[in-house]
Amino acid sequence: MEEGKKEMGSRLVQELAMTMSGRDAPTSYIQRDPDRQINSPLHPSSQVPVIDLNRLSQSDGADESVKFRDALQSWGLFHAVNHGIPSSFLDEVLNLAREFFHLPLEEKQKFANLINGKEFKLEGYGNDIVVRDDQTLDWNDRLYLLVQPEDQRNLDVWPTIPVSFRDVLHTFGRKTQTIRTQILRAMAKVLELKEDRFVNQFDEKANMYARFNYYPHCKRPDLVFGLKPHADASAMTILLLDKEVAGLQVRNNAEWVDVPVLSDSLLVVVGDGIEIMSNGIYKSPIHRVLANSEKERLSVVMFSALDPEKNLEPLDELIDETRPRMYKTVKTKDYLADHFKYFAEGKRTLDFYKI
Ligand SMILES: O=C(O)CCC(=O)C(=O)O
Ligand SMILES: [Fe+2]
Repeated sequence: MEEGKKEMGSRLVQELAMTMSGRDAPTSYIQRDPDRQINSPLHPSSQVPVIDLNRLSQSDGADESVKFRDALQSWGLFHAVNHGIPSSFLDEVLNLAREFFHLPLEEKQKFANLINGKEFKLEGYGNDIVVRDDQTLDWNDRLYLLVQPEDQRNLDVWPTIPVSFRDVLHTFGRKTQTIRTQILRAMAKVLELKEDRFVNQFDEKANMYARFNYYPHCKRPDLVFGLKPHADASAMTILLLDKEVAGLQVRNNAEWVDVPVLSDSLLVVVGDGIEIMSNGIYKSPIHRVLANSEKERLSVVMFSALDPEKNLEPLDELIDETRPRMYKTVKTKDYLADHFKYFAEGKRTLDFYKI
């Protein structure tokens, strides 16, 4: 099996799922973590917080601000409700993503993340970028696209079928940007910073990537991960999750807690960038996705990062004697490049930047 690894990396999980015999998963996908435990506690000590964004922005929304701050500090993620995006639009985004992944392979491969069928590039359709021979792969295929800055889009890898895909992704990018701004303002406010202190870090060159994840069913969910444990290297991530199939789990107080399906909500996740800028006050959580033995699952993930040339570092106002600086300064693009390497090795990028 060993010699087949590189090749496996360029095979699509969707195909593997159809041909898998039922007894075993391909070796490159088998997770070797000896402490691997895939069940979450039946009665977790606490549950994923839900924040009403409309209440948060109101002048009498003090209770919501307390919940919001606690969610960011002790969980690093929350379900956002009353975010202003109509549910019919969110359904359209998920439906288009599903339609894309259900297209025949030859159609999808027109947008492949491979050059000449071999060399990996960042954007496009495919599965894990293979950087090491002994890398453990994730049970998912994805389409990864730069959405902002709009003038830097690589339209050659933006699907043309379904026909409304590009327009809808464009609109979804703008709408998630609005929500991002609202959340960044609230993040600054609860830390008593100038309201635009975080927002201003995201200039017109800030990057937003969309990652459409498709997790085919897997007959041996006990052997693989849909997505192995990781934290996001973005500054902030906004996710639209499958409406029916759960699978995402977050590490909280040494427990793996299920992130339940919650209709019409968006999941907001603190990325390493915000953890660094907030000097560790807001937490970038470790999370993972379990495979499902019967059902496919989808998610549409919008990663926001700073301008690749901009430095990522703790804000001066959040450093003092009681809270010394916790992270080194790093250029955003260097952090992201490191993340691709460390993710493949199952390591946490942020650990390399702690002081
Ligand atoms: O599919 C999900 O629920 C989570 C996806 C995720 O964590 C990621 O793409 O970074
Ligand atoms: Fe993630």
